[in-house]
Amino acid sequence: MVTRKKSNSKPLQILFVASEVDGLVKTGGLADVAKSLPAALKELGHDVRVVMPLYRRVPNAAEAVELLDAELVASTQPQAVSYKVKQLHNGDVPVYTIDAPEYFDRPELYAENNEGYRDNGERFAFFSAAALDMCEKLGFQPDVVHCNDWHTGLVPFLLKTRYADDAFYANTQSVITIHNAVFKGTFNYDQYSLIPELIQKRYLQLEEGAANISMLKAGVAFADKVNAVSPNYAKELLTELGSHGMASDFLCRSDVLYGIVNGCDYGDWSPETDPYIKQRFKANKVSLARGKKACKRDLQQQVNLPLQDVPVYGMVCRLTEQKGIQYLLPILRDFLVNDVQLVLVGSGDPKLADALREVSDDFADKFAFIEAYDNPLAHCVEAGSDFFLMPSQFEPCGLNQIYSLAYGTLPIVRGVGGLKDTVIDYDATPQFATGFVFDAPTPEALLIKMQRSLLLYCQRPQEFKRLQQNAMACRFEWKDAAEQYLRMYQGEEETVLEKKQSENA
Ligand SMILES: Nc1ncnc2c1ncn2[C@@H]1O[C@H](COP(=O)(O)OP(=O)(O)O[C@H]2O[C@H](CO)[C@@H](O)[C@H](O)[C@H]2O)[C@@H](O)[C@H]1O
Repeated sequence: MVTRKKSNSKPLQILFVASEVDGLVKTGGLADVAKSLPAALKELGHDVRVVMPLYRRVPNAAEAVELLDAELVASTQPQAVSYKVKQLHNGDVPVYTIDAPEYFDRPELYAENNEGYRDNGERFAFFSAAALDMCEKLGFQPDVVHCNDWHTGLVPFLLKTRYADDAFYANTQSVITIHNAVFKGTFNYDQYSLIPELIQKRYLQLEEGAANISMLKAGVAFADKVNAVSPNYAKELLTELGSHGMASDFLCRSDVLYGIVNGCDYGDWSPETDPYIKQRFKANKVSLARGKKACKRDLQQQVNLPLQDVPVYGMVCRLTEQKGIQYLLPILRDFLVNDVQLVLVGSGDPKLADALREVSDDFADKFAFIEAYDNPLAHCVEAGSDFFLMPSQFEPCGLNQIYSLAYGTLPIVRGVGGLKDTVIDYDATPQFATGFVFDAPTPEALLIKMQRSLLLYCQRPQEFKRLQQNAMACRFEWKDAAEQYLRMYQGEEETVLEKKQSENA
């Protein structure tokens, strides 16, 4: 058992640095966290401010209050880069937006037509440097700078180099949260002209090949603390198989590597209050049965499937290999032979979209593929489906399975990353089960679990309803996650290796 020092209760000043924030702009799960975690930390009495780029897609930008008109100076650049800091609010949390039109006034955040902007390295190197430059000029002295994924990986590096002897940051610690280590933010040296510290001295451990630097590696190597968005993903990051080629980077930091499961924003994702769904419902059996029935009909109507009383399987995701579409496609036609319907809402890789469209053309009365990013429809899929598919190749935490649990929609997931931490398998632990978990990364393993779920639905309806009750009783409160983050900031949380040791003791 590891003994920890007690926290002092002084409110912390926290700068939360993220490339997207739900409520302002979102492309994936990182944005959900960047909205909810700062709000939960603030609710616990801390002074939290978020900083993100001012993209063209940010609504209400015209209402933002200008706080600063500044210049970022780099000795290697002939000219300084001008930027403004404009303040918005996301709920109660102040959001500093970095307004630098040459970098961020574009139609999309990172990519157009599935192709990343060529200067993404320079854009986010600038963003990282500006986030720290801004604090000094605004006089906001953070105790914690909390970074997220590769876009912000240079922040910890700059704190340990450019700002190493700067009294302003003398008591500032940096944290980097890993939402997805498959994206390493690897760019050629020529994109780092704003960060001369990276060029004047060679950091071999940050290189990917002799010509490139990975911003994620910089974050992992230089942050005071590193955490993954679930304990199981943190453990996977220490292995060759689960670390996306970064095992040695994470092993080097295992003394400060933590795993904290994401929460669920029940203000947005609750069947009792959801404004997007046809009929709101509670966990009690009568309300659940009525609500599910109405929501299922509504979903069928919206996606053009026959209004039939059959089990509905839902899936909402970015179309990428990560989400396991490659396990679903080979068995989809076989599964659709059953009396079932499947709704998949997703956008991304055009090849995966073409393959899904082909199946939906052939099974138009059973499989609806909606190629879109559609938040209201995502809510209707959660509410109107009986089962939710997440057969991910890897999954740092996953949010949709947590949303599914809240709506009594049983998740069928692969036992990786946070999926393993959040779903209890029916076959392994029937009494406490909340869904289905399979291990092998194969279409067959997925098909077996989908067929198991179908049998449960058709042959043991009371048992199915019991599992729905188990699922809806699960709570993943952001308040609990925020308390864990605070313990991590304050050195009171167990690292992932210490936890493993305690469990084995
Ligand atoms: N087509 C679509 N239409 C509408 N909404 C859509 C959508 N596609 C995705 N979404 C929404 O985007 C979010 C996706 O969150 P996830 O956590 O499942 O995945 P993501 O891989 O983006 O996040 C990464 O970061 C998060 C946060 O830490 C980790 O949970 C995760 O494992 C990691 O891969 C959900 O809110 C979902 O509803």
